[in-house]
Amino acid sequence: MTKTMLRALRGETLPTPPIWLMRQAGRYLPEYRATRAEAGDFLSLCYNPELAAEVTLQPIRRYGFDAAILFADILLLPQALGADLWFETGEGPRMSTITDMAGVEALKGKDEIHDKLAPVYETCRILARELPAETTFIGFAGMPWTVATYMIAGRGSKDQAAAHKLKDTDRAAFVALMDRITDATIEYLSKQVEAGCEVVKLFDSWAGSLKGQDFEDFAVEPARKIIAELKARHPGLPIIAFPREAGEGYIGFAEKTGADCVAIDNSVSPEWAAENVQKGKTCVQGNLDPKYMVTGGDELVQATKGVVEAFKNGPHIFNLGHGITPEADPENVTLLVNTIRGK
Ligand SMILES: Cc1c2[nH]c(c1CCC(=O)O)Cc1[nH]c(c(CCC(=O)O)c1C)Cc1[nH]c(c(CCC(=O)O)c1C)Cc1[nH]c(c(C)c1CCC(=O)O)C2
Repeated sequence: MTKTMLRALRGETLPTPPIWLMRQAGRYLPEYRATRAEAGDFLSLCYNPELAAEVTLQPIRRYGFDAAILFADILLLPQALGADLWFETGEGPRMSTITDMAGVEALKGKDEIHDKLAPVYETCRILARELPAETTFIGFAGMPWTVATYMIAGRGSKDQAAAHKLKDTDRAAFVALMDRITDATIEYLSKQVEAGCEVVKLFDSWAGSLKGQDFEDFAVEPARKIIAELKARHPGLPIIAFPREAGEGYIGFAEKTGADCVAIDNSVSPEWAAENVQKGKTCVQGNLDPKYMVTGGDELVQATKGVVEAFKNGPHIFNLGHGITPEADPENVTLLVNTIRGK
């Protein structure tokens, strides 16, 4: 029996959609908090293959999700390229900043990243062995624009102003940085696949701030390049792209990039996405608002049924529109899974 998640990715419309959630291994789970404490901190957890595999497995044991996502972070790749990375408690990631061509040229080459990332590949190998036979194993990376926004600003920001400024004032340095990240991402994901990942997901969390031609050049084109090269190296590899908050940019994104599935955020309605993106044939993933994982109750049940109903006439993987938050109640995730599976 082929895994349900892989069937949806190949374009099958299933009576019950496969389910997994972004950030399904995370702070809302007491067992995650315990393992993170054992590791010491978040980055130590990412680089500890046994414990990273353990937290990947925790939500699978608890909820029986159809897919597991490698426990790591999109910022490990820039760290392997030479950036300093740390996490400020209660605030988020901090990095050294890249402001000009000299900064780009000081980065390591795409073939020099693997020593630092070796523990991540080891996590993949452990999971490929230990995951249940019916669970699909997803690897991932950040997309170049999103990764570049952190490398340029040294932190997350609402409007990605620093990255837009470099793009608009020092085009050569910006493009060189995008190219470096693109090339390294291909090598990184390729190694994840060699180590046992069956699907890869490309996170472009800040794609929504790229408008017009910028969206084509810096969201669509890098996705197309990464997907083409990965598929050339690993024929048949299913790929999920997540150009978050792309809005109208979701239309035709799968066709333009070669992605097998487009993940949809919750700023668009499932009905709109079904009509304009899924169109009865393109696999889509999403898009319940993560707030329901905090609030629960009948509203959660009704909204979940609404998402399943909207996407029922084409290939669909159930997910949230963005990551589950630390405030989510684990019981609400049980309610979500039971609602979808009709229990
Ligand atoms: C932008 C981005 C990052 N990381 C990621 C993105 C893209 C997706 C998105 O838009 O959320 C992707 C990511 N981060 C993490 C995963 C693991 C797999 C999963 O469960 O989805 C994945 C796929 C673990 C994590 N990455 C992070 C945590 C929380 C760290 C902790 O345990 O304290 C986890 C579980 C930390 C992180 N990492 C990042 C930020 C901004 C933060 C801080 C915000 C926060 O604290 O939630 C960068």
